[in-house]
Amino acid sequence: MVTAFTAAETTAMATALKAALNGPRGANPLVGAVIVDPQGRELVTGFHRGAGTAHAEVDAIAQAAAAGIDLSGCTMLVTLEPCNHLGRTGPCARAIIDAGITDVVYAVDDPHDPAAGGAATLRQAGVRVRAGLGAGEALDLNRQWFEAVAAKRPFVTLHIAQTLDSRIAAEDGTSQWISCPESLADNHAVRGRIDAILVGTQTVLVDNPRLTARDAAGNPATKQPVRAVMGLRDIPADAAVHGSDGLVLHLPTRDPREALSSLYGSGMRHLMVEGGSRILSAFLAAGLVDELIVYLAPTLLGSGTPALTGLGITTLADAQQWEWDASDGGAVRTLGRDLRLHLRPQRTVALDPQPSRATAEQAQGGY
Ligand SMILES: NC(=O)C1=CN([C@@H]2O[C@H](COP(=O)(O)OP(=O)(O)OC[C@H]3O[C@@H](n4cnc5c(N)ncnc54)[C@H](OP(=O)(O)O)[C@@H]3O)[C@@H](O)[C@H]2O)C=CC1
Ligand SMILES: Nc1c(N[C@@H]2O[C@H](COP(=O)(O)O)[C@@H](O)[C@H]2O)[nH]c(=O)[nH]c1=O
Repeated sequence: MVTAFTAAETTAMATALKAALNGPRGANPLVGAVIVDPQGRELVTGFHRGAGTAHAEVDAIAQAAAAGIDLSGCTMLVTLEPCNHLGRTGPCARAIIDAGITDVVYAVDDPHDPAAGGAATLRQAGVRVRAGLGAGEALDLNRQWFEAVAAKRPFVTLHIAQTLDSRIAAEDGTSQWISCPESLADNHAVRGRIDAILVGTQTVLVDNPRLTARDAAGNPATKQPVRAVMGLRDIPADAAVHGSDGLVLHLPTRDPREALSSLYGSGMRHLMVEGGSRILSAFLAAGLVDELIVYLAPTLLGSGTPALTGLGITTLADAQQWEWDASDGGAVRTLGRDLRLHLRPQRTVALDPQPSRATAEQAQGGY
């Protein structure tokens, strides 16, 4: 049988797909990259650590440079088409050309308009480019991200900090704090890498939250999310959420799609929905959650605000199914006395194993 990819390339792509899982989900997809020498030996493995950090290709090339490895004549295997845009980190296509890499094998096209076109740039520079190896796995790896990009809406992470019996607040409305300090620190780390955080009007009225990203000593992080409040009622003038930096948005709607569209229009690409229970339920019922982070405290309340108020499900056959997400530190982590559960929606539709961009050149080889 004739195949367009060598056994070593297939193995290296599997390494790249595994490495991609080290990164966090969000505005950018998970990407892994492996460079092999002409004999097919894996030299370096890179991955992307989230928006604003080096892309996987640049990470791998930088590691090789630091180790004094000459990449002339080497092949790069990467789970997504190398980008072509300047962005915040410089175009990967240019870095690959400059490193002297002569072959690139990537899994799927980059559907993101500003980034797409790296394959054409590489070919123009004389690099041999093949696509499609590991395409099914690469699409599956980032299927929620592809969906969010296609729908032109932010990637949505949902946060629930709950007791063992799924309560997010006690009967009197108190909820600070259900989570242990380690979970709160993790939550603030997520706040520090998203574009926007969203709560319902009621949470603003009950908790008067600040919704900023802070370290354990309370100092603000360098990057702060936009603070969005969703609901028809006005935000009280003295609410802490206003802050003093102008990074607050009132979304006068009860429709999650409208809220997302408005946030997308304001440039937001990664949203964390923090609560309370009616807001969490509205996003889940609408099927608009890409990632679920649950901080589970070993605490019982027996009464109080349930994490969810209803998803419109009346029979088990209609239950929402979720799967454990191994990315970003794993599906289940112990944080202090809590557990951090990490999930994503179960796949419901078959994935197209072909590179997706209509304008893509014919893959040279591959399928
Ligand atoms: N442990 C945790 O992780 C968290 C706990 N909490 C706790 O949750 C509690 C608040 O939860 P909850 O009472 O459910 O309030 P929410 O914070 O979910 O806010 C509900 C309000 O949001 C507005 N709203 C916007 N869209 C919708 C929609 N689709 N469906 C329903 N309402 C919508 C409505 O206000 P309007 O009339 O203005 O339209 C509604 O009254 C508090 O006790 C807080 O402490 C909150 C966040 C996190
Ligand atoms: N109670 C609770 C959370 N609650 C969330 O944190 C908000 C308060 O934010 P801030 O004012 O910035 O500290 C609150 O309104 C709600 O959205 N989060 C958690 O990780 N664990 C918890 O136990």
